[in-house]
Amino acid sequence: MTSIMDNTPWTIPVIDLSILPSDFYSNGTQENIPKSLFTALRKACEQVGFFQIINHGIPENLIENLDSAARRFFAETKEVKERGVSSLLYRGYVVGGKDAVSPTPESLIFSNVHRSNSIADICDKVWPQGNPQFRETVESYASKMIELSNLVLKLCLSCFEVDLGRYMSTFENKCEGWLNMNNYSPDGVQRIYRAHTDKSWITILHQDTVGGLEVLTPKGKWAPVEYKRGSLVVNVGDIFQMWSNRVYRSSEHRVIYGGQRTRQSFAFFYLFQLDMEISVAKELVDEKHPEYYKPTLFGEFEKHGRDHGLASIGPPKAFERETW
Ligand SMILES: O=C(O)CCC(=O)C(=O)O
Ligand SMILES: [Fe+2]
Repeated sequence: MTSIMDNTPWTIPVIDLSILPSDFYSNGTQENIPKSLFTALRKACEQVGFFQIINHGIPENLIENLDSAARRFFAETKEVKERGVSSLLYRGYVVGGKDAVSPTPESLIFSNVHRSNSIADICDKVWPQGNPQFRETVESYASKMIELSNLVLKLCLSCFEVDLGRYMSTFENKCEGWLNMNNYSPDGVQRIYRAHTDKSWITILHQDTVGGLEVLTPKGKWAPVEYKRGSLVVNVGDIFQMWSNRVYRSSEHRVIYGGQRTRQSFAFFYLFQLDMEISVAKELVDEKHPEYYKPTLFGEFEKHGRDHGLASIGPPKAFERETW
């Protein structure tokens, strides 16, 4: 049986994907899906921009293998890890510093995972002698994440009366995925890492049993996104907030960490290629709901983020229409 729990507003809703007919992705059939699923999903995306998914089809042993691979990488010497440093910002091995200005302390970032050799390139730099097991595990997780992102996006779009086919073909052809493997190691100090919103359509996050992720609720309270076995956390990012004309909410979130055990998380950001335009869905604009954002190239949006140290919370003011 399916559970769609939509309890109090600050319990992050759990959406059971086993409820979807097997052909949901290929032909978007919605008839056999209880309306309550779309109601719970839309409410989650509108109010807090976070939900959890279960029965998502990512094999448990793949997550375990990725977890072990990441632990082995982060346990390597500084010298080995630093072979993965990139001249490009927010790619490869990145150390966020201990001043908590970064959203994460230590990360290995694979950009554009499905259209380039970014995974193989980083692996070859870190392990010139090769590490096929690590590479294959990351590649396999990334390719499953692309499929899952498309499915979840389709589901989130199905809450609106929009041309699903048109939007989905854009996602399939014009999105790219970034995989950040994040590591939090104990050093005796409790830190609150930088609160931020994600620049994605959606982000799919796996956090381990340590927990520590928090989301800012519309009432201005930090609420924990608790670890739930077998689940993945999905959050709405800035692009989705813009496309939906602010119906969906890209929420501020952060991690509090100061435990005894190492914490790991895997964040998969599904976002646009640089030459794609983010524009408000025409179907969501009318007299009562005028277009809130200017059409914006994702490249400009990304550059704005880089120039401002990724400091903006939500889409920056620069991309709002002057009339607002
Ligand atoms: O480590 C986490 O749980 C969250 C990381 C995060 O929010 C991010 O990488 O954008
Ligand atoms: Fe984030």
